[in-house]
Amino acid sequence: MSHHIVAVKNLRHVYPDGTTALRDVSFRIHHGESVAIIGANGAGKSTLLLHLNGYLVPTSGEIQIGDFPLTKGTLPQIRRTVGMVFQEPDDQLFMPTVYDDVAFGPLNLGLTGDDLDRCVIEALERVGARHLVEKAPYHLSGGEKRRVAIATVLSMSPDILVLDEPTNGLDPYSRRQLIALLKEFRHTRIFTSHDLDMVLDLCERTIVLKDGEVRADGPTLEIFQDEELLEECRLEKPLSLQGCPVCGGRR
Ligand SMILES: Nc1ncnc2c1ncn2[C@@H]1O[C@H](COP(=O)(O)OP(=O)(O)OP(=O)(O)O)[C@@H](O)[C@H]1O
Repeated sequence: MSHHIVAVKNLRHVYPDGTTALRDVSFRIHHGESVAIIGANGAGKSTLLLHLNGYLVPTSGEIQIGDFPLTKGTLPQIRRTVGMVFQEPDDQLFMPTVYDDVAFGPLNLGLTGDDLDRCVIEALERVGARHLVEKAPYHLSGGEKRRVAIATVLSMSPDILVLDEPTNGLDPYSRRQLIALLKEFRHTRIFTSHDLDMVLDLCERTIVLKDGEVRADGPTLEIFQDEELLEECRLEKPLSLQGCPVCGGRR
Protein backbone atom coordinates (compact mmCIF):
# COMPACT_ATOMS: atom_id res chain seq x y z
CA MET A 1 0.00 0.00 0.00
CA SER A 2 2.24 2.72 -1.30
CA HIS A 3 -0.26 5.39 -0.23
CA HIS A 4 0.78 4.93 3.38
CA ILE A 5 4.53 5.18 2.94
CA VAL A 6 6.35 8.05 4.63
CA ALA A 7 9.58 8.92 2.85
CA VAL A 8 11.88 11.65 4.11
CA LYS A 9 14.86 12.49 1.92
CA ASN A 10 17.79 14.70 2.87
CA LEU A 11 15.60 16.88 5.06
CA ARG A 12 17.22 20.02 6.41
CA HIS A 13 15.55 22.67 8.51
CA VAL A 14 17.00 26.00 9.56
CA TYR A 15 14.77 28.21 11.76
CA PRO A 16 14.55 31.94 10.93
CA ASP A 17 16.95 32.76 13.82
CA GLY A 18 19.63 30.63 12.13
CA THR A 19 19.30 27.48 14.31
CA THR A 20 19.90 24.39 12.21
CA ALA A 21 17.49 21.87 13.78
CA LEU A 22 17.70 19.15 11.11
CA ARG A 23 20.79 18.58 9.00
CA ASP A 24 20.34 15.71 6.56
CA VAL A 25 17.59 13.37 7.69
CA SER A 26 16.47 10.45 5.52
CA PHE A 27 14.30 7.40 6.22
CA ARG A 28 11.35 5.43 4.87
CA ILE A 29 8.50 4.13 6.97
CA HIS A 30 6.15 1.52 5.53
CA HIS A 31 2.47 0.90 6.08
CA GLY A 32 1.68 -0.60 9.47
CA GLU A 33 5.06 0.12 11.04
CA SER A 34 5.23 1.49 14.57
CA VAL A 35 8.26 3.73 14.78
CA ALA A 36 9.66 5.78 17.66
CA ILE A 37 11.81 8.82 17.11
CA ILE A 38 13.95 9.38 20.18
CA GLY A 39 16.79 11.66 21.17
CA ALA A 40 17.89 14.07 23.87
CA ASN A 41 16.24 17.48 24.37
CA GLY A 42 16.83 19.64 21.31
CA ALA A 43 17.82 16.72 19.05
CA GLY A 44 15.22 17.79 16.47
CA LYS A 45 12.33 15.36 17.12
CA SER A 46 9.46 17.87 17.18
CA THR A 47 10.91 19.76 14.25
CA LEU A 48 10.97 16.52 12.27
CA LEU A 49 7.38 15.55 13.13
CA LEU A 50 6.09 19.00 12.25
CA HIS A 51 7.32 18.44 8.69
CA LEU A 52 5.29 15.26 8.25
CA ASN A 53 2.07 17.10 7.55
CA GLY A 54 3.39 20.40 6.39
CA TYR A 55 3.32 22.53 9.57
CA LEU A 56 6.96 23.29 8.85
CA VAL A 57 8.41 23.65 5.38
CA PRO A 58 11.83 22.09 4.69
CA THR A 59 14.74 24.42 4.10
CA SER A 60 15.81 21.71 1.67
CA GLY A 61 15.01 18.07 1.06
CA GLU A 62 11.80 16.22 0.28
CA ILE A 63 8.92 14.52 2.01
CA GLN A 64 6.63 12.06 0.34
CA ILE A 65 3.46 10.66 1.88
CA GLY A 66 2.28 7.72 -0.17
CA ASP A 67 2.01 8.76 -3.78
CA PHE A 68 2.18 12.47 -3.03
CA PRO A 69 5.22 14.67 -2.59
CA LEU A 70 4.41 17.15 0.18
CA THR A 71 3.73 20.51 -1.49
CA LYS A 72 1.27 23.35 -0.99
CA GLY A 73 -1.02 21.72 -3.53
CA THR A 74 -1.08 18.30 -1.85
CA LEU A 75 -1.40 19.65 1.69
CA PRO A 76 -5.19 19.08 2.13
CA GLN A 77 -4.86 15.48 0.94
CA ILE A 78 -1.84 14.86 3.16
CA ARG A 79 -3.50 16.35 6.25
CA ARG A 80 -6.36 13.90 5.77
CA THR A 81 -3.88 11.03 5.67
CA VAL A 82 -1.54 12.11 8.46
CA GLY A 83 -3.15 12.81 11.84
CA MET A 84 -0.85 14.90 14.01
CA VAL A 85 -1.09 15.16 17.80
CA PHE A 86 1.03 18.11 18.94
CA GLN A 87 3.29 18.16 21.97
CA GLU A 88 1.14 20.88 23.59
CA PRO A 89 -2.59 20.01 23.65
CA ASP A 90 -3.36 23.74 23.82
CA ASP A 91 -2.06 24.00 20.25
CA GLN A 92 -4.74 21.53 19.18
CA LEU A 93 -7.80 22.67 21.15
CA PHE A 94 -9.32 26.01 20.21
CA MET A 95 -13.11 25.59 20.18
CA PRO A 96 -15.59 26.47 22.97
CA THR A 97 -16.40 22.82 23.83
CA VAL A 98 -14.75 19.43 23.61
CA TYR A 99 -17.54 18.34 21.26
CA ASP A 100 -16.75 21.20 18.87
CA ASP A 101 -13.04 20.44 18.91
CA VAL A 102 -13.50 16.75 18.12
CA ALA A 103 -16.19 17.53 15.54
CA PHE A 104 -14.12 20.19 13.76
CA GLY A 105 -12.22 17.85 11.40
CA PRO A 106 -15.08 15.49 10.46
CA LEU A 107 -17.39 18.50 9.95
CA ASN A 108 -14.90 19.91 7.45
CA LEU A 109 -14.98 16.57 5.66
CA GLY A 110 -18.75 16.93 5.29
CA LEU A 111 -20.07 14.82 8.17
CA THR A 112 -23.27 16.16 9.82
CA GLY A 113 -26.14 15.19 12.13
CA ASP A 114 -26.19 11.74 13.75
CA ASP A 115 -23.14 10.59 11.79
CA LEU A 116 -21.12 13.47 13.19
CA ASP A 117 -22.39 12.84 16.75
CA ARG A 118 -21.50 9.15 16.48
CA CYS A 119 -18.03 9.93 15.16
CA VAL A 120 -17.34 12.42 18.00
CA ILE A 121 -18.62 10.12 20.76
CA GLU A 122 -16.72 7.13 19.38
CA ALA A 123 -13.43 9.07 19.26
CA LEU A 124 -13.96 10.34 22.83
CA GLU A 125 -14.82 6.84 24.06
CA ARG A 126 -11.63 5.45 22.56
CA VAL A 127 -9.58 7.80 24.72
CA GLY A 128 -11.78 7.40 27.80
CA ALA A 129 -13.06 10.99 27.60
CA ARG A 130 -16.74 10.54 26.71
CA HIS A 131 -17.78 12.27 29.95
CA LEU A 132 -15.93 15.46 28.96
CA VAL A 133 -17.95 16.10 25.81
CA GLU A 134 -19.74 19.25 27.05
CA LYS A 135 -16.77 20.78 28.83
CA ALA A 136 -14.72 23.78 27.77
CA PRO A 137 -11.24 22.55 26.75
CA TYR A 138 -9.56 25.30 28.77
CA HIS A 139 -11.16 23.91 31.95
CA LEU A 140 -9.64 20.45 31.49
CA SER A 141 -6.66 19.08 33.38
CA GLY A 142 -3.42 18.53 31.46
CA GLY A 143 -4.01 14.78 31.07
CA GLU A 144 -7.64 15.28 30.01
CA LYS A 145 -6.56 17.83 27.40
CA ARG A 146 -4.07 15.35 26.00
CA ARG A 147 -6.73 12.65 25.65
CA VAL A 148 -9.13 15.04 23.95
CA ALA A 149 -6.34 16.23 21.62
CA ILE A 150 -5.81 12.62 20.56
CA ALA A 151 -9.58 12.24 20.00
CA THR A 152 -9.57 15.25 17.62
CA VAL A 153 -7.19 13.29 15.43
CA LEU A 154 -8.83 9.84 15.79
CA SER A 155 -12.16 11.34 14.70
CA MET A 156 -10.58 11.91 11.27
CA SER A 157 -9.64 8.21 10.89
CA PRO A 158 -6.11 8.97 9.71
CA ASP A 159 -4.03 6.33 7.90
CA ILE A 160 -0.89 7.55 9.63
CA LEU A 161 -0.89 8.65 13.25
CA VAL A 162 1.89 11.01 14.35
CA LEU A 163 2.18 11.89 18.04
CA ASP A 164 4.67 14.16 19.77
CA GLU A 165 5.29 12.96 23.35
CA PRO A 166 1.87 11.32 23.74
CA THR A 167 2.27 10.18 27.37
CA ASN A 168 3.47 13.55 28.71
CA GLY A 169 1.37 14.56 31.69
CA LEU A 170 -0.66 11.35 31.87
CA ASP A 171 -1.11 9.52 35.15
CA PRO A 172 0.01 5.84 35.15
CA TYR A 173 -3.51 4.52 34.52
CA SER A 174 -4.14 6.87 31.58
CA ARG A 175 -0.67 6.11 30.24
CA ARG A 176 -1.48 2.41 30.19
CA GLN A 177 -4.83 3.11 28.53
CA LEU A 178 -3.14 5.17 25.86
CA ILE A 179 -0.55 2.47 25.19
CA ALA A 180 -3.38 -0.06 24.78
CA LEU A 181 -5.15 2.32 22.40
CA LEU A 182 -2.01 2.80 20.31
CA LYS A 183 -1.50 -0.97 20.15
CA GLU A 184 -5.00 -1.28 18.73
CA PHE A 185 -4.33 1.25 15.95
CA ARG A 186 -3.51 -0.93 12.96
CA HIS A 187 -2.12 1.68 10.59
CA THR A 188 1.22 3.43 10.70
CA ARG A 189 2.26 5.02 14.01
CA ILE A 190 5.14 7.42 14.40
CA PHE A 191 5.86 9.12 17.66
CA THR A 192 8.49 10.84 19.72
CA SER A 193 8.86 10.08 23.37
CA HIS A 194 11.17 10.22 26.35
CA ASP A 195 9.08 7.34 27.77
CA LEU A 196 11.46 4.64 26.61
CA ASP A 197 9.53 1.81 28.26
CA MET A 198 6.56 2.75 26.13
CA VAL A 199 8.82 2.85 23.07
CA LEU A 200 10.05 -0.66 23.86
CA ASP A 201 6.49 -1.85 24.34
CA LEU A 202 5.03 -0.30 21.20
CA CYS A 203 7.69 0.06 18.54
CA GLU A 204 9.56 -2.59 16.67
CA ARG A 205 11.72 0.12 15.11
CA THR A 206 13.43 3.18 16.58
CA ILE A 207 15.15 6.11 14.92
CA VAL A 208 17.66 7.95 17.11
CA LEU A 209 18.27 11.62 16.37
CA LYS A 210 21.35 13.42 17.56
CA ASP A 211 22.01 17.09 16.84
CA GLY A 212 19.56 17.06 13.93
CA GLU A 213 20.90 13.91 12.30
CA VAL A 214 19.87 10.25 12.26
CA ARG A 215 22.45 8.57 14.46
CA ALA A 216 20.80 5.12 14.40
CA ASP A 217 17.80 3.43 12.82
CA GLY A 218 16.94 -0.17 13.61
CA PRO A 219 15.20 -2.71 15.83
CA THR A 220 14.26 -1.08 19.14
CA LEU A 221 15.72 -3.78 21.37
CA GLU A 222 19.06 -3.66 19.54
CA ILE A 223 19.19 0.09 19.98
CA PHE A 224 18.47 -0.10 23.71
CA GLN A 225 21.16 -2.73 24.16
CA ASP A 226 23.84 -0.56 22.53
CA GLU A 227 25.25 1.15 25.60
CA GLU A 228 27.81 3.21 23.69
CA LEU A 229 25.11 4.61 21.41
CA LEU A 230 22.84 5.44 24.36
CA GLU A 231 25.66 7.20 26.18
CA GLU A 232 26.69 9.16 23.09
CA CYS A 233 23.10 10.28 22.47
CA ARG A 234 22.41 11.10 26.15
CA LEU A 235 19.77 8.39 26.43
CA GLU A 236 19.11 5.89 29.19
CA LYS A 237 17.95 2.31 28.97
CA PRO A 238 14.25 1.74 29.63
CA LEU A 239 13.69 0.74 33.28
CA SER A 240 12.46 -2.66 32.18
CA LEU A 241 15.89 -3.38 30.68
CA GLN A 242 17.81 -2.16 33.72
CA GLY A 243 16.99 -5.14 35.93
CA CYS A 244 15.03 -2.69 38.03
CA PRO A 245 14.13 -4.24 41.41
CA VAL A 246 10.83 -2.32 41.47
CA CYS A 247 9.49 -3.27 38.05
CA GLY A 248 11.06 -6.71 37.96
CA GLY A 249 13.32 -6.13 34.94
CA ARG A 250 12.86 -7.97 31.65
CA ARG A 251 16.55 -8.62 31.11
N1 LIG B 1 10.83 28.21 16.55
C1 LIG B 1 12.13 27.97 16.74
N2 LIG B 1 13.05 28.91 16.45
C2 LIG B 1 14.37 28.70 16.63
N3 LIG B 1 14.89 27.54 17.07
C3 LIG B 1 14.01 26.56 17.37
C4 LIG B 1 12.60 26.73 17.23
N4 LIG B 1 11.99 25.58 17.61
C5 LIG B 1 12.98 24.74 17.97
N5 LIG B 1 14.21 25.31 17.83
C6 LIG B 1 15.53 24.72 18.08
O1 LIG B 1 15.67 23.59 17.22
C7 LIG B 1 16.35 22.54 17.88
C8 LIG B 1 15.49 21.29 17.85
O2 LIG B 1 14.32 21.54 18.62
P1 LIG B 1 13.14 20.47 18.75
O3 LIG B 1 12.04 21.12 19.50
O4 LIG B 1 12.86 19.89 17.41
O5 LIG B 1 13.86 19.35 19.67
P2 LIG B 1 13.25 18.08 20.38
O6 LIG B 1 14.16 16.95 20.05
O7 LIG B 1 11.81 17.93 20.04
O8 LIG B 1 13.43 18.46 21.92
P3 LIG B 1 12.57 18.08 23.24
O9 LIG B 1 12.91 16.68 23.60
O10 LIG B 1 13.13 19.05 24.26
O11 LIG B 1 11.12 18.31 22.94
C9 LIG B 1 16.67 23.05 19.29
O12 LIG B 1 17.98 23.52 19.27
C10 LIG B 1 15.68 24.19 19.49
O13 LIG B 1 16.20 25.17 20.34
